Amino acid sequence: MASASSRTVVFVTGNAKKLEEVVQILGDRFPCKLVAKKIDLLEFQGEPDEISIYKCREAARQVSSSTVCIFLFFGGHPVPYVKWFLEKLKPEGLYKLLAGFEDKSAYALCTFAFSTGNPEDPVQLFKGKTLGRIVEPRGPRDFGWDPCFQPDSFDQTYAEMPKEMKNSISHRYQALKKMADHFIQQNATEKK
Ligand SMILES: O=P(O)(O)OP(=O)(O)OP(=O)(O)OC[C@H]1O[C@@H](n2cnc3c(O)ncnc32)[C@H](O)[C@@H]1O
Ligand SMILES: [Mg+2]
Repeated sequence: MASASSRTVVFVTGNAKKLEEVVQILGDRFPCKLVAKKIDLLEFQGEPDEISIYKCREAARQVSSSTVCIFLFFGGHPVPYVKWFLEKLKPEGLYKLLAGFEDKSAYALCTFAFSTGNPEDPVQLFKGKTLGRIVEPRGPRDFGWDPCFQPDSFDQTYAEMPKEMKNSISHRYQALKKMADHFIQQNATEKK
């Protein structure tokens, strides 16, 4: 098997904003070559871990290479369809959906699912979670539900924050840190 530093990992996403954040967060910290690829994978119902593993296996089958897929779940329950809710309802609609609920607490969850490309190997999951609440949308509209997610202990929504601030506390940052640490450690072990 190639050493981690010479390995190419395919990052499966069709979302340019996710990719932008991943590149900003990782900087030169990630010891593998990351190549982005857009694959339209069907959405499955289930718990976040199940969905991540299933979609990662499917993506790995299609690209037949080491694969990282990321998926995001939103709110107290996994919402694999949040993308379509957002397209139809916009951030305002997402906020209004919760109008009848006093409790507006939510969390943003990012899961990176990694497959070595060998169907016999288990899919590894690296997860990051940021607690917060759903607020009336504030800030720029260029990335999904950022305008209506306000992380706990902050008075700005993700959208209002400078990008570096979101990238230093976000669900994506926390998941990526775990994934990068894993590969760095693996690299160090292989070098011994
Ligand atoms: O190809 P993939 O990676 O699946 O990209 P996608 O755009 O389809 O993304 P998801 O399936 O994860 O759908 C989640 C929705 O949440 C949005 N989203 C994901 N990460 C976000 C973040 O950090 N802040 C705001 N919105 C986000 C994204 O734009 C989608 O509308
Ligand atoms: Mg998607």
